[in-house]
Amino acid sequence: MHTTTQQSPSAAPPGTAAITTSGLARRFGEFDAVAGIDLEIRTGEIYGLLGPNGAGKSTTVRMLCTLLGPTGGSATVAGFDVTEQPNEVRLRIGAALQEAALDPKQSGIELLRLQGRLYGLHRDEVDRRVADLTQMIDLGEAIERPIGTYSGGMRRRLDLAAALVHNPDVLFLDEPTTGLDPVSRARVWDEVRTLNEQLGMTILLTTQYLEEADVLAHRVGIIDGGRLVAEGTPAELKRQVGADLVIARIDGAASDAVAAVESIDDLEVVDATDGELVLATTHGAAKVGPVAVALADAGVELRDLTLRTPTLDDVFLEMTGNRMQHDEFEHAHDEQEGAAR
Ligand SMILES: Nc1ncnc2c1ncn2[C@@H]1O[C@H](COP(=O)(O)OP(=O)(O)OP(=O)(O)O)[C@@H](O)[C@H]1O
Repeated sequence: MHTTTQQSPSAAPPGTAAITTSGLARRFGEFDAVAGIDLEIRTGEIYGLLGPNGAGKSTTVRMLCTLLGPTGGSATVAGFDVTEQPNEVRLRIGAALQEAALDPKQSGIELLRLQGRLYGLHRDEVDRRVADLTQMIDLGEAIERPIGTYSGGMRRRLDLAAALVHNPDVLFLDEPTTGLDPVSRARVWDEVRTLNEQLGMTILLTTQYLEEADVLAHRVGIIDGGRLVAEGTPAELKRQVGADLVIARIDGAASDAVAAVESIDDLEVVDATDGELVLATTHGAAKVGPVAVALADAGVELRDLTLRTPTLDDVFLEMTGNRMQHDEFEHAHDEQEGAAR
């Protein structure tokens, strides 16, 4: 995409923290939606806040965007305190949040122009930014049509462009691809990567999709029940779960198979039942061959041999005892909705 010469107001130098939180908390009535979160997100980083429905992701983002006051702890965004200096924060952030209310009668281009004027950009600056952004989101002539005619994916991309009109230092994306088809999702991912790589924009995105956090985020924070339960690069998090798993499906007694693989280094038998042997190792790819040879030498008939690396879902399971996908409907607190705004 094209960039403009517009400078953000006093951008933070690279390497400094773009977002910090210390014990950040939000209580609704008696319910702790966010129960003390510590974050340090570096300038230029894509940080993924991953968690199931109701984990506290949106509440965290709304506090960082100055839309909701914390009930505990503190936070800075682009070097300014969200409670003490909300106007300074707002000038430097862009946000595409879940509840984006787009006027269906307005055209895409009108929305972008209005957004530019709201941020006080000069008319020629607005025109330049809008031209760059419409090229980036590539809606074609639909950009002139009423938003009411847009698909979900088109609205989401327009919303992303609207968040970028004033060239923010820090971009917040709350579940940017929820409900999108795979093609639209991939387009949003490309746009997020481009913004980060070409403009060095810091991006905090929330997601319920393990794959999204895995492919997009430099670092991931796993959030559950309002708490950060794990944090690291996707690779680090997966390593925390431990080993690669080599799974051998066999015909015959497990005891023979266990005896056959016993002498192989760096291999731990996790589970052995008749028919299946589950082996843990730090370097799964290097063990597939030796396992196959050892089983064949011992006369154990091998039906298939698979290698599975841990996923972020395995990390979530290890940290919380639940699989993410199964948590979806367990966090309904609607009765408290609006109780203590
Ligand atoms: N205004 C409110 N009043 C009462 N409870 C609220 C309010 N806003 C959020 N909550 C509750 O706080 C918890 C965290 O909500 P939040 O929206 O931050 O979760 P989330 O991780 O973003 O989930 P989702 O993926 O559904 O957006 C939920 O249990 C939610 O019901």
